[in-house]
Amino acid sequence: EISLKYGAERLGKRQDADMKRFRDNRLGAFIHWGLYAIPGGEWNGEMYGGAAEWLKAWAKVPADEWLKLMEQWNPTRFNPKAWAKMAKKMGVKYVKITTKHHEGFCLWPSKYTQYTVAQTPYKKDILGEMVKAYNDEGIDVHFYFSVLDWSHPDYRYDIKSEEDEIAFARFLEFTDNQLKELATRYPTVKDFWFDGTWDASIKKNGWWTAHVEQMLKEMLPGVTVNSRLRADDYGKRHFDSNGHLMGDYESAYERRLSDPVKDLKVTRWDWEACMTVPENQWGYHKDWSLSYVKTPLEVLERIVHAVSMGGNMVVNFGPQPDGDFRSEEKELADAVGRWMSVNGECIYGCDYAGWDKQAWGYYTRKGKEVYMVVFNSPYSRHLVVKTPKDVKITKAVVLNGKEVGVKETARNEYNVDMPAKDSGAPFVIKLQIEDNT
Ligand SMILES: C#C[C@@H]1N[C@@H](C)[C@@H](O)[C@H]1O
Repeated sequence: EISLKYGAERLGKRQDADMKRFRDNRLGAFIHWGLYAIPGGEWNGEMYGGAAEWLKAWAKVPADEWLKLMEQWNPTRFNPKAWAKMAKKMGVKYVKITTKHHEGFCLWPSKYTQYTVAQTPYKKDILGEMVKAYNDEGIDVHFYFSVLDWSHPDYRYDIKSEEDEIAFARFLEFTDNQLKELATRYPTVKDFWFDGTWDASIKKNGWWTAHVEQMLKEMLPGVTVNSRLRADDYGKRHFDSNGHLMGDYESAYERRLSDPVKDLKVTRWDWEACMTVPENQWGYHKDWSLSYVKTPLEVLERIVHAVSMGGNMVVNFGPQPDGDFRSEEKELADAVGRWMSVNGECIYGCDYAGWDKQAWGYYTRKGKEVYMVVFNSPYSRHLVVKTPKDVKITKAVVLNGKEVGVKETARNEYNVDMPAKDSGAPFVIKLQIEDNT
C-alpha cells in the first residue's frame, strides 16, 4: 500500500449508532433551493435546457449580475411546516438541504459573506426554519454544501501561481468559517454532503478535505460526511490511492445506479444515490417538458433498486421561487408515500440480500426476513426464487395481504405463487427463511 497522510481514515463500514441510523433511514429527499429558482432556467427571454441551478454558467451571467437576483428573493408562500408534513407523508426519513449551491447564495444569515437571505426582502433565517420544521416532524436534516463558490473572488479552479496560492488559502479559511458556522448554528444536523469538489484546486489540497472531515466530526460527534468531499495526498477522490473509500459513504451515484446483476461492487460499502425527476433538473425549472419526467413508479423502482444493493436513495425536489412545490412534485410525494405506508418495511432498515436477482424485481433483507419487491409480474404466475446454498424458504406472505404458496422445484429453487388479486401496483412478498449458512 502507498503511505498516505490524507487517505481513508477507516477500512470497512462505519458501525456506530449514527451511521446505522443513516443507513437504516434509506429514503431521503433533496431540496435544491436558491436564487436559480427565480429565473427557473430562463435568462433574457431565452430558455436553457441544462440544469436550472447551473443557469448562471449556461447563460454566462457575471456573478454581480446574477447575485442581483437577491433583490427578488421573497418566497411568500414558503410554509416550513407544510414542507415537513409533505416529507413525512412521503415516508422520507431525512432531507438534504442546499445550504449554499455553486452560486454562493446562503440560505442562512452567514456573517462571512453579504450574499445571504439576511440581505434579501425575506430577511429571515430560512435554513433555520426548515431545520426546525423537519426535526419537529422527526425527520433528520442533512446539509448539502458546495465548496465551489462562483460568488467568491478568492475561489480558484486551479492553483497556478503564488497569487493563486494566497487567494485560495483565504478561500479555504472562508469555507472553514462557514462550515463551523453551520455546525454551530444547527447542531442537530446529521450529515454534510459536499459538492463542487472536482476542480484541480481542491485535488491539490487533499489535506484540507481531510481537515474538514475531522473538524466537523470533532464539532458534531457522529455526523456523517460523504466521499465526494475527499481527496487524498495525490488528488484521488472518493477512493484513495490504495482504493479505500474516504468519508463515510460513497456519493458518486448521481442520476445513475449500479447494474444489479453485472456490477455488485457497491454492496461492499455504504453508499447513497441521488436522483432527479426530470432527466437533469435539481433546481426549479419552469419547463419540465424539455426532458423526460419519471413517473412515480419509475422513481419507486430506483428507490428499491438502491436499497436492494445496500444503498440509500435521495429523491430531488426543486421548490418554486414563491416557496411552494410544483404539482408534479406534490403528486410524486403523495404516490411514493402511499406505497411506502404499505410496503416501507422492505425499505427501512433493509440491506442487500445477496440472492441472485430475478426478472420480476428486487430482493431486500432485514435479518432473517427477505423481501421480494415485484415490479414485473410473469405470465407463468410464478415468481422464481433461487436461494443460496443451505437457505430454505419456509413461508411467503404478501405485505398487507395473504400467505401465498411456495413450491420447491429443484435444489435451492422455488416457485412462489403470485397473490390471487392483482393490486395493479408493485407488491412485496415477505419470505421467512431457514438460513443454515
Ligand atoms: C453537477 C452538479 C451538481 N450536483 C448535483 C447534486 C446538483 O447539485 C448539481 O447542480
